[in-house]
Amino acid sequence: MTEAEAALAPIVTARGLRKKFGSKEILHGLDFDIPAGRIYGLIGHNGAGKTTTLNAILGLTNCQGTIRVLGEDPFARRANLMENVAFISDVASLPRFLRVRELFALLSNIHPNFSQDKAHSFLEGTDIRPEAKIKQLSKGMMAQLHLAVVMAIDAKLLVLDEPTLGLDITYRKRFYRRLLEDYMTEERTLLITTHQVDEIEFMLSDIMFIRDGDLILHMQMETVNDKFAQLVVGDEQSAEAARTLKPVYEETRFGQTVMIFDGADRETLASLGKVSTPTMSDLFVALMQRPTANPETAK
Ligand SMILES: Nc1ncnc2c1ncn2[C@@H]1O[C@H](COP(=O)(O)OP(=O)(O)OP(=O)(O)O)[C@@H](O)[C@H]1O
Repeated sequence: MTEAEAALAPIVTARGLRKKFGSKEILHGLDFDIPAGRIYGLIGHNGAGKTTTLNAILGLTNCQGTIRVLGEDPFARRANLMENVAFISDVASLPRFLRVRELFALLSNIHPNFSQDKAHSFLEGTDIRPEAKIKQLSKGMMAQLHLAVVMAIDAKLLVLDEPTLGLDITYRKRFYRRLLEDYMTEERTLLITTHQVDEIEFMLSDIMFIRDGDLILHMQMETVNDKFAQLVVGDEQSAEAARTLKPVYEETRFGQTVMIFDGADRETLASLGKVSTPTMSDLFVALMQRPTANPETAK
């Protein structure tokens, strides 16, 4: 592959990705590409297969089918790939017996792309002092430290598995803002899993919904806005008329009927009630009930 081809190649490619634990199949043949420079949200219920998918990308688990990260097989070439891939998991732990400064020194010895200077600069504006012992940091400070560590790695792909689990809303917001402002560039790609999709949708460029080991939606956020619409109607007559347009989901909220449509004409909907783009969590709830959201476009 030439350098120009490599620049255009997807960062992650999966074809027919399957994972079995014993006789139980957890991933049922996922096909997707993650291009460079994008911010991907991988969303699914507990046990849907998010962490298993990330583990396959990180080379932590061996799967059937094909998976390539930066053109390489992550399971076979894990050590090599980790120079260009950084990772925060919900269970990842930092060595508690070290001071922050010692952690940075250690990392600069073991990771070729880690910059101590950058890590220190990311701590500015936080309450974390370089002399602090890691075991004495609060959960929120620990998450900030973790973020400082990964942002100080010059990686092409950053994978975050529930990075803000257990943090309060202020920390969570600060965490994502920091990530977006200080880390993202066109050369970097971000893959995030979370249950709190509403908190990250502002920064996503693409979304993948996974349900019971199948990708049921894989789309750019702009396409989501074009394709899906939410309609709120206040009277039963309009609701009846709207039902003929085949909503994919319907519920009653505070006495009003809320429906979600896939591919319906917005002008027609607007004649029946208030139309908007559904939030990602509303869309998630709606699509989790259907067989598949877009089998033909889920790549
Ligand atoms: N090592 C393992 N051995 C057996 N089963 C496993 C193993 N790891 C995961 N599983 C099963 O695979 C399924 C998917 O798990 P996974 O951790 O990928 O889900 P998840 O979408 O990340 O869930 P959560 O949101 O709860 O973290 C679950 O049913 C889980 O019990």
